[in-house]
Amino acid sequence: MKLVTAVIKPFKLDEVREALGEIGVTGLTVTEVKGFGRQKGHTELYRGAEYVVDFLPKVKIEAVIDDKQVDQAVDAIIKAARTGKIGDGKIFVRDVEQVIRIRTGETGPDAV
Ligand SMILES: Nc1ncnc2c1ncn2[C@@H]1O[C@H](COP(=O)(O)OP(=O)(O)OP(=O)(O)O)[C@@H](O)[C@H]1O
Repeated sequence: MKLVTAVIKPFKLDEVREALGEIGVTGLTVTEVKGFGRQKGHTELYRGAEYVVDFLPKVKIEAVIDDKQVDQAVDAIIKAARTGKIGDGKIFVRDVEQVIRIRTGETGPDAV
């Protein structure tokens, strides 16, 4: 299992959630965050306006995904979140050792 973390433009959240739902991703954690990438946050077009701030609002999506589906999930996020403009975001993929569903005690991919 992998933890797929995507930092995206906030207005792309619904599209990304839909795209992940379509490939069968059943759980997500979403957090409102702020950050910067190579542009160092100095200027970025956000909803048509040029921002001159240090940290720009982003949405962080975290999904633990079965190894077999990771490539598909990453592709789905890229397709849904991409505008082609600076600040489209990044995707990080990490190993996950264990997942436990508290209600049933299921573990591993069954608990995802
Ligand atoms: N190396 C990093 N570590 C952690 N978070 C990062 C990193 N790079 C980017 N982020 C997060 O991702 C968000 C979006 O990054 P951004 O798209 O600006 O990256 P970029 O490499 O500058 O891409 P672009 O060239 O499209 O602007 C940032 O606001 C920040 O929250």
